[in-house]
Amino acid sequence: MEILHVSAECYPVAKVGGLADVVGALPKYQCLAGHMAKVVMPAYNTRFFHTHEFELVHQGGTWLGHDWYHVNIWRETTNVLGFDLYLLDIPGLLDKDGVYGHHNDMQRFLAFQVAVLDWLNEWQHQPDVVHCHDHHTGLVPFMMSHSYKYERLRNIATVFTIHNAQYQGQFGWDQLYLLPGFDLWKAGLLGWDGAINPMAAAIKCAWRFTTVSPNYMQELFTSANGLEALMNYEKGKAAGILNGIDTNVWNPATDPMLPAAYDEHTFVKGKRENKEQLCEEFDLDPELPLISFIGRLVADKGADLLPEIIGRSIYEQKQQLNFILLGSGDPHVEWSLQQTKLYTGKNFNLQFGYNEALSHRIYAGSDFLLMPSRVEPCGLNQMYALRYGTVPIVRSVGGLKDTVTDFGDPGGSGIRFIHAATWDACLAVGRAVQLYHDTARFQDIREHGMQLDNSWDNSAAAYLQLYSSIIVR
Ligand SMILES: Nc1ncnc2c1ncn2[C@@H]1O[C@H](COP(=O)(O)OP(=O)(O)O[C@H]2O[C@H](CO)[C@@H](O)[C@H](O)[C@H]2O)[C@@H](O)[C@H]1O
Repeated sequence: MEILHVSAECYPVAKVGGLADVVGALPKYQCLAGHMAKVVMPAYNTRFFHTHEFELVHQGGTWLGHDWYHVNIWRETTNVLGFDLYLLDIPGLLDKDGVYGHHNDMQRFLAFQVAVLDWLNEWQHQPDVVHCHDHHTGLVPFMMSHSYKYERLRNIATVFTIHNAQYQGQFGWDQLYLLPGFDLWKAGLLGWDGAINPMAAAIKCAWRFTTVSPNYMQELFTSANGLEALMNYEKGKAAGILNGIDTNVWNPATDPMLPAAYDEHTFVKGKRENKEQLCEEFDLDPELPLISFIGRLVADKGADLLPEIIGRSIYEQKQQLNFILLGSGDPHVEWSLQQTKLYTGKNFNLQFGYNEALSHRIYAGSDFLLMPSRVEPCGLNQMYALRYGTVPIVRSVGGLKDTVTDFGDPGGSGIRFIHAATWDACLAVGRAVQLYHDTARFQDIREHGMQLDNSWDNSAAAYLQLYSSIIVR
């Protein structure tokens, strides 16, 4: 089977969050299973683009409304990622620093999608499946089915994966003229709630759509940021497939970013060494239990609760507990965390910003990882934590419910709490501190977590099965 993944992010080329991790790993495992998976993404101005070898495989141009843009497509020549990577360059539009946050993001990602299809339209061999990820690529299934100029692409199966339904990419109907021509009576397929909504359009037009965990799919039928009715209407095309993690990248025994390597036989000593170095770096006492948070500082991740959870837990545990935080996002949350640091001095330290290497050191050096998410479509951090012998403390929501069982239950690997509220998170932190002091049990649970199989093998097979059920032979 030949699969073309279309995405705005892919690790290690450009990463903002978990979308990149998935698109950097799933195609690799599909190739290992004997299929041909490729990724096409925008050529941002990234280090990866400048430090790897590329050949120009396509030159052309694309119309976006009345504007004409040159398009170059570059293929990475060394297969360093384990699959064919294509970077689509639109000078002046896509070749910017940073993935999102530009004033013309809507035009940038629309031009990207149109240019991908113009290119695909010229392939002699067509792929069996075009797999689109999140709203930045959500108009692809509509255009493949209904734009006059992509008539050739009608029989290629389309799959759309919802990584996060909170972000839908809506824009006004006044921008409709930017899309390549189609029968106007079909315009309703693009819309939802008074606007063009790329995520809704993808749910309507893709041959199948998936979420990144089964439990999140169930949640979306009742709570989908306005798309609930549509989700229920299109239920027949839905599948929840749990993400995996790239166990080659995320392996404490071989991770080059760690000061000390370890595996499930040597984790007590190995984690101890990592913790000591991390605590030295963050000026914390390594004898105390260490709880960390890594992620985007936004309400969906429960980041606004963190200042109170951290302050109150340190008080309740009589300062016998440390926290480390790595992340960036909402300036109010950042400000409040800084205020928290002022009065929790020796028990809490933080670093704002994005730092991949530090995130690995934190997964390895922490005892627990806290995720008080309000919404969590899958969550990768808890699976990285488990793999690194760090016990996840998670709110029972979305994919966290599918991947973490409470240690009070048989086969438990973490700590779960129910409410996205400070008091409940603090109770969970209290249980974590107790567990930390029950050394034998703590070790058993960490060892068990490290042995869990969250690799991509099962999930990659589930996607392949889904493709097989729809492709036209
Ligand atoms: N400041 C920082 N420095 C370094 N690394 C950082 C960082 N902030 C975050 N990260 C890293 O970014 C990734 C975040 O993964 P999540 O699963 O939490 O992603 P996110 O919510 O972005 O993605 C969405 O898509 C993914 C993939 O489908 C779903 O798992 C998830 O639930 C959904 O919200 C992890 O690799 C984490 O280590």
